[in-house]
Amino acid sequence: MSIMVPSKTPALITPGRQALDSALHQLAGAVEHLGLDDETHTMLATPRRSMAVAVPVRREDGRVQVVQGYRVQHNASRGPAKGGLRFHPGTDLHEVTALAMWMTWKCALAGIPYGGAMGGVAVDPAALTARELERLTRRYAAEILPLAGLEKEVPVPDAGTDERTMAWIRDTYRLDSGYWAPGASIMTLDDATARGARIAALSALGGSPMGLTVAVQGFGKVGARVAHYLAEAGAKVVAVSDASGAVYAGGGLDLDGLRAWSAESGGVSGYRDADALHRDDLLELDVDVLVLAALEGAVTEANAPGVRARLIVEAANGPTTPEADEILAANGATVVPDILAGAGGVIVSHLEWMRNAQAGSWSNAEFDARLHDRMHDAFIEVRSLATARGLTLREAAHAVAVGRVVSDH
Ligand SMILES: NC(=O)c1ccc[n+]([C@@H]2O[C@H](COP(=O)([O-])OP(=O)(O)OC[C@H]3O[C@@H](n4cnc5c(N)ncnc54)[C@H](O)[C@@H]3O)[C@@H](O)[C@H]2O)c1
Repeated sequence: MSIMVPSKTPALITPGRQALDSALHQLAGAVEHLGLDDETHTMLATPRRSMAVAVPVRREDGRVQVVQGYRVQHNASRGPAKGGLRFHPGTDLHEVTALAMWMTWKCALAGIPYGGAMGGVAVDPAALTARELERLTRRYAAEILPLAGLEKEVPVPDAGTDERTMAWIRDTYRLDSGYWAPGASIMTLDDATARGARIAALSALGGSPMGLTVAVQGFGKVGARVAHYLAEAGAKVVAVSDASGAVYAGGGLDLDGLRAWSAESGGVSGYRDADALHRDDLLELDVDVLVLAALEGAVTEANAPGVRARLIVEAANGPTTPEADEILAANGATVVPDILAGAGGVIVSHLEWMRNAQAGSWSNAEFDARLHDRMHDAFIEVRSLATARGLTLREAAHAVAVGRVVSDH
């Protein structure tokens, strides 16, 4: 019996597939630059381990809903695989693989002895009660235990998850192993990521952002803090957006008021002391600096020609597609890429590991100084290579990171 296959099946390109295509495109550029062979290219393009799990969650009304969960370890040649956990309805295995790959490069670029991993659950956390979310998180943690566990890897927060999610995960691992590990951090990793993004922005500007105008896409855990730190350094944050909409105030936004409004109402939309803006129009505002702190695929070939900021700082992972990259470079804009600008979280988590291993006690100021040195050194290394070889900062960052992973393999 023959099976009929429709001759023209429309290809389904999910945002996750687009993210993975971007990650593979960037890898291919680095492979070419470094002159690596096909076997090495295949090894770097293929995650070491991938896991897809079905996660049943009992809803408050007694129904059982099954959602998909994933955990991917992309590479562990430089050390234990490290990575975040995302709860988002659009998450799929492609997206999680791309994020795990970017994490490998991020750790290598920052000179940290970790590999890259990532987890995801295809769910909208805002649509679940706290008890449903806890049941879901614990069940996901139990399902991925063969790849995870306290002594192997504990995920860190990403979009849609927070410290509470991580506490449920640690507790589930602890129940499994009978082993207790401290979870408390000197600063939250999203705060560390935001501090790192500020250092990257200031390094790219060559000094203070005093008086420069800034727009921030994604007023979430990372974006709200980047906005705060850039304002603290003297910049004027004139616009921010989230999934609900965008707001603009030419004289600078009252970020404390906006955070309070957003916490109360669930988004920035409707904030009274600013003008409303369409969410996507924020990307094309006439500002000096554009911070991308939402999700992948924000700047594409469709909107890149309209981006007017001269400096784009990627606190998010994969927010710019390769086609958009080319347009931005041709227009003379500088992009500080995700694997550099978003490395603050993994750097601080490594610093904490060092501090704990030495049983030492470092002050917040010491953490900040070390974070600054590592971010700034990575920036200088990337910019020197970019200048010497005529590369964009992203191409140079990938060349440094991929070269490091290959030499440690
Ligand atoms: N949390 C961390 O420690 C960390 C570390 C490194 C990188 N990142 C990356 O930073 C990004 C944000 O992570 P987060 O932890 O702040 O997530 P989050 O869920 O706290 O915030 C994401 C924000 O983006 C907004 N958003 C979604 N779609 C949007 C759109 N189309 N336009 C405008 N805003 C939109 C959401 O409403 C939300 O405010 C992600 O790419 C993540 O991978 C996070």
